[in-house]
Amino acid sequence: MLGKLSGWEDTIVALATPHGIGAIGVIRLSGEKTIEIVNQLFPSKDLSQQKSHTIHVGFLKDGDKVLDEVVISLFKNPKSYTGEDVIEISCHGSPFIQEQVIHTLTKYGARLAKPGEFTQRAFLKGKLDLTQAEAVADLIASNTEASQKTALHNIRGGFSTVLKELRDQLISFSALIELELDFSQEDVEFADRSKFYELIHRSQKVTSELLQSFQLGNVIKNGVSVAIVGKPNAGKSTLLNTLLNENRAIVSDIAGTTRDTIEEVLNINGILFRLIDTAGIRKSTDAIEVIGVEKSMEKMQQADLVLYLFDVNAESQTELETALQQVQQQNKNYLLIGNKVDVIGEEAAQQKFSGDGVLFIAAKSHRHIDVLKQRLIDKVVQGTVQTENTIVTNARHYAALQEVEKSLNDIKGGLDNNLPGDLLALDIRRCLHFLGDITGEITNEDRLDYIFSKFCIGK
Ligand SMILES: Nc1nc2c(c(=O)[nH]1)N(C=O)[C@@H](CNc1ccc(C(=O)N[C@@H](CCC(=O)O)C(=O)O)cc1)CN2
Ligand SMILES: Nc1nc2c(ncn2[C@@H]2O[C@H](COP(=O)(O)OP(=O)(O)OP(=O)(O)O)[C@@H](O)[C@H]2O)c(=O)[nH]1
Ligand SMILES: [K+]
Ligand SMILES: [Mg+2]
Repeated sequence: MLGKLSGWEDTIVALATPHGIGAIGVIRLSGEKTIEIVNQLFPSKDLSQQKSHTIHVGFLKDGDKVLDEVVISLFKNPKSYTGEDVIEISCHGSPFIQEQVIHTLTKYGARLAKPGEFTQRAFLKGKLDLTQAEAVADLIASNTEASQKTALHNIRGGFSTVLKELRDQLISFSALIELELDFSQEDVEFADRSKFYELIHRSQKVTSELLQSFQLGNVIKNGVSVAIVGKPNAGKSTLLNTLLNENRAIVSDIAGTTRDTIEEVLNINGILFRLIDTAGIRKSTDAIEVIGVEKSMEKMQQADLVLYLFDVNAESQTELETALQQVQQQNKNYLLIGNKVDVIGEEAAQQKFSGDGVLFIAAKSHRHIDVLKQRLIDKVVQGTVQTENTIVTNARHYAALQEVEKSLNDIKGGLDNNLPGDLLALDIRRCLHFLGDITGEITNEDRLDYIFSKFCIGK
């Protein structure tokens, strides 16, 4: 498999730190010729004679021309990120110097790395499995504590451990079944069917928990889009500003103030909510407002969650119910929020809209905004965010787990119906295949290229 991957034997180089001016820029190399290449630019020491995990200060030179004064960190195979010889050159943070150093390294035999190629090599050398490598990309992309935690959990092998346990148990069992097949004339049963039944049952439970965690995983990784919709002057823009603690949107007592949608991100307890303030929904003759209303409807359809906001003073219960039917038609997760309770008072509001499951607030004076935030969290997370448990955040893993679940169901059905060992063995192999697919034990080159191409260069 390794031989087919193009250029895996090359020595690769890339800038590991962001482009642009910084205090220091780190250039990373990995591959067989790493030390040989850098040695030619580093006259002060013979790096091949230095121990792994040592650092060396000196001038980097291309012939007589001094390029920079640098710090070199040496990682000798297999004790490096990629498992190959790795050198990191910390040079001065000028983009010009960095380009020049990289260019010189390519002149001496290194090639520019493709996106994710360092991590791909770590995977190919067995330093990381596929879920761990994918978690590296997730960690780089993480923007909340919750997404950081899940990614770190998976880099440490949290997800792989769960899958490996399942896989190992299934493998040992399938070995017994296959053994039975060799003795098929003699009608022996090496594999204890009731123990197997238990194993399948346990595996089904683990798989279904993992599958269920995907919804939360999605929330953690991608955030939740929340459309704030309602009639003009309900106080939608006021609510956006209050939630953000910032005067982001224009508020006025003129109905139809908001024309275009406004999107802002709010972090509540580590979950990112993408709040979308929309134009108040009404029939209008104003061409621009009509477009705004169409956009509101579109945003409502696209959102994960709809906040239907209404003015408790202006709206009648019948009006509310009509509006509510429209929201329910969208088949969306929604929250009903009665605003401006400061005017008629909370009790009167409760009486007016009793039994409608409304949360009453006063956006302008921040009343019950904390309750609203908690409701938002409750809507998307059942219970607390338990990032200590394994949470599936990756659609590829989810799809494979669905196949695992299907094959487990088939195995169980097979056991129930006393299916012969050879047929059972087929289902077990299918199950093992999809488990191995997730961690990368079974995969193909194109898939790997695709997965790693999503990384940034230098990673
Ligand atoms: N300078 C630097 N910082 C970095 C990285 C890096 O590659 N270089 N990392 C890149 O993502 C992350 C840290 N991850 C790393 C994981 C493994 C190894 C490594 O050398 N592992 C060897 C040696 C372990 C040891 O000696 O204790 C190994 O696993 O064999 C290095 C970094 C973040 N910070
Ligand atoms: N008394 C009271 N007034 C509020 C409250 N929230 C908003 N308002 C007022 O209601 C009016 C309309 O507020 P906006 O936030 O512009 O309403 P909107 O829903 O965004 O309106 P459009 O963008 O026109 O659809 C403003 O005068 C606000 O000050 C509240 O909790 N109590
Ligand atoms: K308004
Ligand atoms: Mg508005």
